[in-house]
This record gives sequence, structure tokens and C-alpha cells, in this order.
Amino acid sequence: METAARTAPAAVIVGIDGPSGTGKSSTSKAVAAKLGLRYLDTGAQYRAITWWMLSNGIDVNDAQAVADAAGKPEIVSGTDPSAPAITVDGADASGPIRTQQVTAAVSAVSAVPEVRTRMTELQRAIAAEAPHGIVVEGRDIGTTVLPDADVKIFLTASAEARAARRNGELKGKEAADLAATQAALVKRDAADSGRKTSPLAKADDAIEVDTTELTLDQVIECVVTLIEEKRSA
Ligand SMILES: Nc1ncnc2c1ncn2[C@@H]1O[C@H](COP(=O)(O)OP(=O)(O)O)[C@@H](O)[C@H]1O
Ligand SMILES: Nc1ccn([C@H]2C[C@H](O)[C@@H](COP(=O)(O)OP(=O)(O)O)O2)c(=O)n1
Repeated sequence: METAARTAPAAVIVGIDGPSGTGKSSTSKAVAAKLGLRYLDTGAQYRAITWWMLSNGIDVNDAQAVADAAGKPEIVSGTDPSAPAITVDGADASGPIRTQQVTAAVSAVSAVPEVRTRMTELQRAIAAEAPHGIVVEGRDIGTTVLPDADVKIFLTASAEARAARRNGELKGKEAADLAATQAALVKRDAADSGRKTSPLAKADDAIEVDTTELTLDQVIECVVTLIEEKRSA
């Protein structure tokens, strides 16, 4: 008689990378929920360590000071796609990590090699513990964190579309200037792509999906199909 372990489908590891506003978070959460997988937002972890640095008076432009402090905060990420959670030293950080101040500082902090080493270890440990598999989203998942992932996706979209999407999130709040949003996105892309250690990059074996002209549902469908094809291969 076959055991449950033998008949259960193997855990599937999915890496979704790409620049800001391409749809990584929305797609990853929906795909994980549909397929019964866990979900990890690695950008939230880089935001969390950045928030801790700012809250503790560390100069985020002093790479040595950031490196020296990189091991101090305890960052814990939840992996439920319907309720993503993140705590820093036991405190809920999901709100504070989304402020403009953190967004403006996160590229500098995440360029520090000691920060990346720590986050990468954390991310690999979380992925290894996911019973049925996980969708991990970020900038270097396919190239560095999980180079053996079963499915690698690299999302792109025009800077105009990405800026319009980000501004759309501000509905009800003060309307942001579209040109300023786009300039800030492009600046962060350049910093994330230009750093020495595990920059934002498409892995050679990643499938590139340009989401500019696609609805979110179309992107989700596309990624689900790619995963199912891989699972049945
Ligand atoms: N294909 C799409 N078409 C239109 N809007 C989208 C699409 N994908 C995502 N969005 C919206 O764009 C915004 C940014 O998406 P998000 O998933 O946070 O991107 P990322 O994680 O890559 O920064 C969200 O408001 C999301 O609902
Ligand atoms: N795997 C990752 C994920 C994010 N980062 C860094 C670079 C990004 O600008 C920041 C924030 O990532 P996040 O995914 O939250 O950014 P957006 O949702 O696109 O605004 O973290 C990284 O260096 N490596």
C-alpha cells in the first residue's frame, strides 16, 4: 500500500521577481491562495529591517553602521496568503513598513551585504518549512535566494503603468503627482538593479511576463497555468 507521503504532490517552490508595481504581491498572494501554498513577501522583510534601523537612530546611509546592526532585530514573517503578517521584536510592523520614509530608505539598507545574508537565510528557512510549497516574491529570489525553484517568473510593466497603479492605491488619500511617483519608482529600480550584492535581475531560466496590458486576473491565470504545467510534467 502506498503511503500518504508517496501519493501527496511534492512541495512546489515558486519565485516571483520584478520591479515595483509589476504586480508581484497581488499575483503571489492570489496564486498561493488558489493552489494552497504558503506566501512570503521578502520586500516586507527588507522594509521591516529598514524600519528598525530608522526607529533605532541608525544612519541608513552609513553602510558600516547598518552592517553592524543587521543581526539585532528579530523579524518574523507569517506565510498565510490571506493574512500576511510581519513582526519586528514582537511588534506588528505591517503598517509602519509602508510609510514613505521607509520606502525612501529601503534601497540603501537592502544594498548592505550583511543585511542580505541575514534575510536570505531567513527566507530559505521559511521556504524549506512550507509543507506543500510556497510562493516567494522579491527581487533576487530566482537568482540568489532559491536558485533551484521549480517555477521562476519575472514580472515587468512599463514605468507609466506601474506609476499609475501605485497612484491608484492612494484613492481617498491625497492624490500624488503621477510624474513624481514615476520618478521615485525609476530611482528605486536603478538603485535595486545597480547594487553589487544580488541585484534586481531576471534569472536566466525565469519566464518573463509583461503585465502592462494584462489585467491582474490574466496574470494570476498565467502564473497558475505555468505552475500546473510544471507540476504535471
Ligand atoms: N495587471 C494589473 N493591472 C492593473 N493593476 C494591477 C495589475 N497588477 C497589479 N495591479 C495593481 O497595482 C498595484 C501594485 O501591485 P503590487 O502587487 O503591489 O505590485 P508589486 O508587488 O510588484 O509592487 C496594486 O494596487 C495592484 O492591485
Ligand atoms: N528580495 C528582495 C525584495 C525587496 N528588496 C528591496 C528592494 C525594494 O525596493 C524594497 C522594497 O520591496 P517591496 O517589494 O516592498 O517594494 P514595492 O512593493 O515594489 O514597493 O526591498 C530586495 O532588495 N530584495
